[in-house]
Amino acid sequence: MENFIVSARKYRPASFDTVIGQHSITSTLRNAILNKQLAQAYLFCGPRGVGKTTCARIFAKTINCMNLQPNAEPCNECESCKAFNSGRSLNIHELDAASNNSVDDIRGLVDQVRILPQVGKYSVYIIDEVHMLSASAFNAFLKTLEEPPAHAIFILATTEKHKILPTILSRCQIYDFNRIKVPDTIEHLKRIAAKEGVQAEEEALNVIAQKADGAMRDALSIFDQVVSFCGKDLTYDKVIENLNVLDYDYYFKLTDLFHDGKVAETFLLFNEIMEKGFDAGNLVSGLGRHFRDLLVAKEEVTVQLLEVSASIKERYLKQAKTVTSEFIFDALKVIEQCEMQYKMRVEKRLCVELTLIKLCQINELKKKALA
Ligand SMILES: Nc1ncnc2c1ncn2[C@@H]1O[C@H](COP(=O)(O)OP(=O)(O)OP(=O)(O)O)[C@@H](O)[C@H]1O
Ligand SMILES: [Zn+2]
Repeated sequence: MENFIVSARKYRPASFDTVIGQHSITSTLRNAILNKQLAQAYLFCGPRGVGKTTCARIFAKTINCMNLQPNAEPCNECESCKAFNSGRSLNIHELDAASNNSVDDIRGLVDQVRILPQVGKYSVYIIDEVHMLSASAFNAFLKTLEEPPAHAIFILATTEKHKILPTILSRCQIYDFNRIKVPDTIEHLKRIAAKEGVQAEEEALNVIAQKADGAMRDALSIFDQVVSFCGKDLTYDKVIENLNVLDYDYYFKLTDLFHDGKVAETFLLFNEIMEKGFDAGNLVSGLGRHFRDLLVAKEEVTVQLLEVSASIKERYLKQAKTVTSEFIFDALKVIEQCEMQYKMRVEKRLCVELTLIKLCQINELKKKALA
């Protein structure tokens, strides 16, 4: 049987132009390479799974490529590139500071830095999760960072920039990576689905992208998970079932019921949702997101912020026309109160039910206040 390689590894970009959603970073790095203006230390910051390590590896490969392309991309064919692509290159050293954070670990690295690379021009040292280094390890490293030998380049990566000492920050060129936008994630998943022979509904991929919340690695792992559950036919229904995501339809229906003040029907629908095994707390945060999206859908200038598929967007635009902004604000207030109390409450279900009643009362109370 063929070994299964997880998609996040299988589809790790091998060149700058296949990195999604980090265009300003990849083009700056390429320009630096073209203009031969390499810094000796870089700091890549940003959320997890957005391409920091990937870009660090591409950068290391590119500056060692023996046949650099005119657009500052690696050739991916020379000996050096091949060694990089198969993980055999001696010009790249990766240290995961999360699990190797002692002074000894750093000393080992510092000793290595002095050695000239046997092949290629540069030795690149990638230190992942650099904020995890102990204070003494940081200090041991600082000297090397101050006066690195000409052949050494450091790429430090972190998800927590605020934990990096100013002495380190001031010695690095800093790049802030973005979370990846939902539509970009969907496009990427589409291409991968096609390569894997998976038929996927756009709505299904949208659910995956939403769940990944800007991290491409998460998007790819969730994709693998749902493919192993649903097979090669990814429908919206199967994906929401597998990921335990509540169908948008429920949020739209509940909002209509709140607006019409229909308490009994709201309770029945809530009961149906609970019987599906859905978490009441998640329903409340889902409602919060829904009303936020409705608010966004109300204004022409903000509509583009909606990260949903075209058909769902239509529904948002339609529902947004049926409610006032004031109704949305009031609903958001009620939901926020519930979220604050929810964790502390023992009777969680009751807490949510009372919230649903309050949501159903918004319009009635308004009418009374006006009368
Ligand atoms: N911008 C991106 N474009 C395409 N694929 C990406 C991107 N970011 C991440 N990936 C996918 O996710 C995997 C993991 O990404 P990577 O290790 O570069 O993330 P990271 O930002 O370094 O995360 P961490 O901080 O958790 O180490 C890659 O192998 C790749 O498949
Ligand atoms: Zn090459």
